[in-house]
Amino acid sequence: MSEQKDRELIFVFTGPDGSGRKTVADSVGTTLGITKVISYATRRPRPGEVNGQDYHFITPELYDQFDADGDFIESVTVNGNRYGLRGKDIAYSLKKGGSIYLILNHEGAHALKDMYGERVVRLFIYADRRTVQERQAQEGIDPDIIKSNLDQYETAIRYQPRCEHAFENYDLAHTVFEISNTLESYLERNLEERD
Ligand SMILES: Nc1nc2c(ncn2[C@@H]2O[C@H](COP(=O)(O)OP(=O)(O)O)[C@@H](O)[C@H]2O)c(=O)[nH]1
Ligand SMILES: Nc1ncnc2c1ncn2[C@@H]1O[C@H](COP(=O)(O)OP(=O)(O)O)[C@@H](O)[C@H]1O
Repeated sequence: MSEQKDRELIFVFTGPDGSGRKTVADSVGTTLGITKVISYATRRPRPGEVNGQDYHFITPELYDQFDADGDFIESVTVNGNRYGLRGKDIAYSLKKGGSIYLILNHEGAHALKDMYGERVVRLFIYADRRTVQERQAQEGIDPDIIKSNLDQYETAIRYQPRCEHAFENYDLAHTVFEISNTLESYLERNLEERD
């Protein structure tokens, strides 16, 4: 049984901010019934964001406490806010059974690959610079944050060759369909290998 759990897959959605990673990931996750593992963040929730659904929104003090306790297996600072993944959340989700998905920047994707090896499948989601800029503006994200994210656009794009798969995201339904098909074949193969 524990052998089986050691083979659950970890799908990491990564790519430039505004490329549509969260939208695509949540749609694929719902379609395939896989569990999302959510990061802890010190930034304030944006309108419409839900605590425990988009992030665990916590105070910098609580973040420091988790950090001091060694809870984060990986953490980053982006635009002055801190984001981290608690190892026990990943372990718990995998233990419950079933594959999981996460949405991370390239540093997080790289860190998870280092930790979990072949079980990690990195899905790179991308759109051109202008499109990601327009999408972020439409979301009402602060112009300074958009500018800072755009400064990181090339860095984010350079991570594409390291990912197991890459998908452009213009027609949302098409992107979700393509990725769902790809992930389904991973999940089926994983099941067959267990038989
Ligand atoms: N490495 C890492 N990146 C994260 C984590 N949580 C979120 N991120 C990424 O850090 C960036 C945070 O910027 P933010 O503007 O808040 O992005 P958003 O939440 O995707 O709108 C995004 O690229 C996130 O995907 C995490 O735990 N680890
Ligand atoms: N294919 C698409 N076509 C048009 N808008 C999209 C598409 N994919 C995502 N969006 C929108 O773009 C914005 C950014 O998407 P989001 O999933 O938050 O991106 P990311 O997680 O990469 O920052 C959201 O408002 C989302 O609804």
